[in-house]
Amino acid sequence: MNIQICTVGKLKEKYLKMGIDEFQKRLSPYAKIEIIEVSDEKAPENLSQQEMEQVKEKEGERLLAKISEDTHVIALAINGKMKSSEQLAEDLDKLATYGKSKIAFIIGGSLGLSQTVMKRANDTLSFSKMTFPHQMMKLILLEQIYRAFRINRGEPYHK
Ligand SMILES: C[S@@+](CC[C@H](N)C(=O)[O-])C[C@H]1O[C@@H](n2cnc3c(N)ncnc32)[C@H](O)[C@@H]1O
Repeated sequence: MNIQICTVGKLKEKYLKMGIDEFQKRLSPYAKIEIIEVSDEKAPENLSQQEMEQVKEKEGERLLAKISEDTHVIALAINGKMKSSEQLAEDLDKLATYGKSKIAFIIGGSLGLSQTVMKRANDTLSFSKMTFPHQMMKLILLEQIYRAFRINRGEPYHK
């Protein structure tokens, strides 16, 4: 399975980088993980609603340009679908069964994801009603993908 994690902005925090590297390494026997970082737009505090939408659209265009048409896209959104780890594991298993070998998870920038990205998404995923920083979301998502593979293989880890 080829999994893309598509994000906005460059990861700078060392502690997150270490965690992400660790889960990428742990995931290597199960899937090919590609972490994609597209450049972010400047988003000062005083932007109008229209300007904020433009920022999201520009970032969204860059994200979607990295994803092929035959990829199953899952958009991470606070108001997306909430699932248990077992449900995510089942989803990944079903996608593999139906021959969907390319999956992209998209994480928005500081303002979130554009309407265009949400329309392209085949599914959405929420990790709760709380707002997480997008760079931290990357680490949390990788851990859950790793957990999903362990669940599907019946391997110890998942408690
Ligand atoms: C800082 S958040 C953006 C907050 C923005 N106000 C919004 O409502 O989307 C950046 C990105 O992290 C992801 N994210 C943050 N919290 C999340 C959550 N609880 N569930 C799923 N994704 C989340 C989403 O992809 C979001 O676009």
